[in-house]
Amino acid sequence: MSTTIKEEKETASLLDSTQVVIKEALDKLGYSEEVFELLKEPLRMLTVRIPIKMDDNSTKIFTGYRAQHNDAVGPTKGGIRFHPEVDEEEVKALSMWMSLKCGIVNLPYGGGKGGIICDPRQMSIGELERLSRGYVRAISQIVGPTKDIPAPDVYTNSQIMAWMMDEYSRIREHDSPGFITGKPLVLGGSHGREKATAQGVTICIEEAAKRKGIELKGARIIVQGFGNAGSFLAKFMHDAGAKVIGISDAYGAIYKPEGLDIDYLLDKRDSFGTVTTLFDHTITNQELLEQDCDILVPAAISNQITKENAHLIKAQIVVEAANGPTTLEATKILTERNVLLVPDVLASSGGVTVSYFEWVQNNQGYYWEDEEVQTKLKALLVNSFNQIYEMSETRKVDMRLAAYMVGVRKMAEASIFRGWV
Ligand SMILES: NC(=O)C1=CN([C@@H]2O[C@H](COP(=O)(O)OP(=O)(O)OC[C@H]3O[C@@H](n4cnc5c(N)ncnc54)[C@H](O)[C@@H]3O)[C@@H](O)[C@H]2O)C=CC1
Ligand SMILES: O=C(O)CCC(=O)C(=O)O
Repeated sequence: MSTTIKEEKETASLLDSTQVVIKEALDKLGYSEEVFELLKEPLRMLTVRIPIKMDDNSTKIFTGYRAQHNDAVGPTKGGIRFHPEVDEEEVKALSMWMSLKCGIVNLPYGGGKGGIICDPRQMSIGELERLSRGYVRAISQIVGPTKDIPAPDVYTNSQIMAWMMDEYSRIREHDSPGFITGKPLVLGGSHGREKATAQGVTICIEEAAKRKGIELKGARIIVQGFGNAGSFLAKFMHDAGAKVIGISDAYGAIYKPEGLDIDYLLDKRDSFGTVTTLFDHTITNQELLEQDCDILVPAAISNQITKENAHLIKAQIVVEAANGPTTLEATKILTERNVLLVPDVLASSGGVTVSYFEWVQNNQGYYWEDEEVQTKLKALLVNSFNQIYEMSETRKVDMRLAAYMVGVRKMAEASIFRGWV
């Protein structure tokens, strides 16, 4: 099957390449140019500067963003990233991918995303708390349980969600658990949210493996990134009888063809998903991606599989747990090589799905058992996978374009019904 994604300059920004695929999806579905004009950028983008008193008594000004792509379907929703490489264009693209994820799983949300340029690995707990609270104060006008609901992403976690929920509740002068998801269980978090992204990726791997005739038991898997998404995924794959032969973090990668001791690595990793620093013999992240394996899961950052290394990928299945790990050119190369690529907007949608369950529980004040969360998550994701796979087959497009076609429809329809276009 040939890909239909246009030739793109490899240097295109994440926003540019997202626009290319959204345009192509809308054209294939027969929507007008006006719909594309509406959806090609977030409706709202707030940039904030947050002064924080550091432990040495100096004041540092941090820059943060919150993008709200489209709220025709409902309030916007999406995580907050704390990372030195956060940038405005990427936050915009991330908010658009959130819209697509919510469309794919049929959640009553549009997409949002936030980020702060900072390196939490270099900050004390006190500095992190002050930064988390300062960010909420700075964006409080545009967020809320019926406006825009944040959640965790790279280098943010349930503790940070707890501080943010507490700050928002203080500002509004009432308890507001539905303001943010990914909270600790005792503050209205949901069973299953912490492992939800990896659970969703696991469901996609199971479905993709069936389509490729690969037995999961004994399959060789490489996972890039050992944080929330990557480490839970490695554990689930290991428990399912697959052989996890490589993992990585921001500092390097470890690779062992006989299989890694995942329980040991989980025990040793720190709260930022770092573990390779404990090993003498490491390879680079890029070298890891090129090692022989059956299934490759990028679960770290964007732009990892490019036209430079796509020819060197040995896996038959690539499942994108990370947001934006594969460029458009690389998508084309992998598809031409008959690699089954499960795109981020489908593969990583388990997180926002259970975040939605958390928000529903907060709104109801009635909490579900873990089993209920698991059953509902599985049903939604298997259905979404099948829908996208069938779209890809019947319309003869690659899985990314098929996912965009499924994901963009509800948002386009809702915008038209509202009379926006
Ligand atoms: N946490 C969630 O619920 C969701 C996360 N995602 C995506 O999954 C990916 C990973 O997110 P989390 O696991 O939540 O983050 P995390 O903060 O828990 O872990 C990040 C991992 O990536 C590694 N990393 C950071 N910078 C790197 C670099 N320059 N090169 C290689 N590795 C690097 C870190 O060492 C760590 O192992 C991101 O793309 C995120 O947007 C997608 C959907 C939901
Ligand atoms: O859980 C959420 O609401 C959003 C998760 C997220 O940021 C993502 O899927 O990229």
